[in-house]
Amino acid sequence: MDATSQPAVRCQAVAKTYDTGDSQVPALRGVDLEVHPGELLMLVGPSGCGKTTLISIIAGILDQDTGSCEVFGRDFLHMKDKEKLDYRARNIGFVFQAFNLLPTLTAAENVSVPLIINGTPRRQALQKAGEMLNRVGLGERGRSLPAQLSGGQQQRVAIARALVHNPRLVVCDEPTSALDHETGHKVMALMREVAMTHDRSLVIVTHDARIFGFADRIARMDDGHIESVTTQAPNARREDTPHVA
Ligand SMILES: Nc1ncnc2c1ncn2[C@@H]1O[C@H](COP(=O)(O)OP(=O)(O)OP(=O)(O)O)[C@@H](O)[C@H]1O
Repeated sequence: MDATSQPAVRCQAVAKTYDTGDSQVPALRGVDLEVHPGELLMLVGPSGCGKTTLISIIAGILDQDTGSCEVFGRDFLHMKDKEKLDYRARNIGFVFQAFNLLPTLTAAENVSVPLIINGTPRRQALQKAGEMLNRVGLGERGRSLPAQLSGGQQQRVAIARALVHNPRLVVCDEPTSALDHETGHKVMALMREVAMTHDRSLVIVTHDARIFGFADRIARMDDGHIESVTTQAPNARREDTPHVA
């Protein structure tokens, strides 16, 4: 298989059980899923069905117990810590459900972190961070600390941070949960535009039916499995996507 036909993500029989000490909580019971280059896949399903666990494994934040999960042909399970950090920093942008902004850094400094990890000089990183904040409508708030921003603004900072280093794969946990309808649509349009050029891919966990129209495919999960994957017809897709300059 050549690089262009290789899936961005390929999960095969991925299983994960949490050990809480008193009990074993099965979260994933054998997940098979592929994400193609250039597609936006949404992952939906009831609370507790395993969505966050699955995307954490895809993003290399959590190890699966069994099965394989390859991102651009590589499984994090077989990498040493340093290699894993480098691979993740170069290839993946992640938006956490709880945003996970560093509280003592300004918005611009938070957004610059992936660039600095990848070796971009600080000044240049801050300039790019400022440009990305502009694109999510927060150009004026670069010097604010997270605590000085609303929940929706913090979420947009987290999205800017996930996109700033132009990763090949962007993985997002509920990226529009704190945003109003219009801002949510603008942010989704930006994510499509930024993350999907040159065969980039997005995986988005969401309960937000208002953004389903942005998906190429929707994978429905239940009880640790993928129940179904549906492809959205192009004419049903993004019909309410606002124009983004
Ligand atoms: N750190 C953990 N320790 C123990 N159990 C956990 C842990 N994280 C998740 N679980 C359990 O694993 C299962 C899957 O959780 P997960 O967070 O992946 O689901 P989810 O579909 O993302 O839920 P939600 O939509 O509510 O965010 C649930 O039963 C959850 O209680």
